[in-house]
Amino acid sequence: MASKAASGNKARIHIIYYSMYGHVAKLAKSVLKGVEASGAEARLIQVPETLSKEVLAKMHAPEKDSNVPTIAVGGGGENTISLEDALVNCDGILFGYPTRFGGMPAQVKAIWDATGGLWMKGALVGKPISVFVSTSTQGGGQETTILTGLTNFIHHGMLIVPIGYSSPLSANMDAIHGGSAYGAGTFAGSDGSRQPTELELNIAEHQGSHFTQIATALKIGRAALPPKDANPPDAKQ
Ligand SMILES: Cc1cc2nc3c(=O)[nH]c(=O)nc-3n(C[C@H](O)[C@H](O)[C@H](O)COP(=O)(O)O)c2cc1C
Repeated sequence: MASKAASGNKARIHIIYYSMYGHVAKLAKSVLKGVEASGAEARLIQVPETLSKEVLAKMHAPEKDSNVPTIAVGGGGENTISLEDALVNCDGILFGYPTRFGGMPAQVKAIWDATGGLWMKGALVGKPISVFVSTSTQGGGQETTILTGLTNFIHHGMLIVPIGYSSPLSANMDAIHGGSAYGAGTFAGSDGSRQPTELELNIAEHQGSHFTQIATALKIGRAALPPKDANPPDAKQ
């Protein structure tokens, strides 16, 4: 896997997210905390908006955080990062997005639909990826939103890293909470007024640190492998 990942054993993790009303953005900050606590270099990156200003105004969507760089598909601009830098030049990707009818938003799909060239080069083969989400309600599709996105990652040959039950937090039955074995999550409420709870933020932080440990182990393990052409298949015969 060709990547300009961080040097030494320190992994570079990209936390890429799309958030219309800020719930996923909040989860992303907790994920970041977990990544940094596990000794990796972390970077927050936003997915570009595809809806017009008029539509966004009708949806009462606030301005996005201009401090977080945005992926520029096929172009540059202030505080942008190329698609290749965002997806390839890291040791792992934590991807966050709100549900749209139980699946990923078109804004996020547009990113994956722009990766044909990277797919042809196998640029993402073996790269670990993990997903966190937001829905309005319980039963609004947290698991389906993660599950239906997996086809993109599988076709790229990426390694899917769920949190499973690696933390007892996800199995908490005392409080209503988003997040599951599939990934961290929050419920925004049907009017968007519910904010991520401490428990949900803690699950997100756990996902960041759990993922980082796996991505770091992969980075160290790969560095220890002999060069690819050291043992050509013919040598065995
Ligand atoms: C077009 C559209 C479809 C949506 N579909 C669902 C859905 O299927 N289930 C659900 O619980 N919420 C649904 N929502 C609500 C969003 O998931 C919610 O606004 C989001 O989780 C808030 O996260 P954010 O603040 O990061 O944008 C939908 C919202 C929109 C605009």
